Amino acid sequence: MSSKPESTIYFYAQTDAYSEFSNFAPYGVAFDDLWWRTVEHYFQAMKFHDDDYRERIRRCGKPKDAKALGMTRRIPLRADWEDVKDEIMLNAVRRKFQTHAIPRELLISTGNAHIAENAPMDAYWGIGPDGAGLNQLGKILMQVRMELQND
Ligand SMILES: Nc1nc(O)c(N)c(N[C@@H]2O[C@H](COP(=O)(O)O)[C@@H](O)[C@H]2O)n1
Repeated sequence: MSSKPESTIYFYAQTDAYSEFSNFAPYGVAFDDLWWRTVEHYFQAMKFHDDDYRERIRRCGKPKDAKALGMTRRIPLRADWEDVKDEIMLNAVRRKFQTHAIPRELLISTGNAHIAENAPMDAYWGIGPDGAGLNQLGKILMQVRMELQND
């Protein structure tokens, strides 16, 4: 049985504490022999089946550019995106923490604290404008933390 969290850790901007937990943090991931500069690059590219467009996202410089490219609907979003996006995010976040010791040790050091993405505009991955969002990214981070703690 897990104990009640003692506190909440908020993260979001690269200038704030715990920025290592953001998908925008400079910790790359490898999938299928390809290197992605950040989790954000990989996640945004997976929205599309178009290989050229995926590669354009993979090669773009900054995670905010990857996110902007991922927002386009000029290239069709894959039809199953809503069904697969949580698992894609989990796999990418898990890979990031398996790959990089600095964010991994920081995540493990949070013990059983609640983790929340303090994203003001995002009530799905973050807690949104009123703090009541789904916080799916925070939940994934807590799941990955539990896996690492049990390793
Ligand atoms: N705009 C922005 N800036 C940041 O610094 C962020 N961490 C985020 N949040 C991330 O956006 C991704 C979700 O993108 P979609 O809305 O599903 O296209 C996800 O990685 C959030 O963590 N956004």
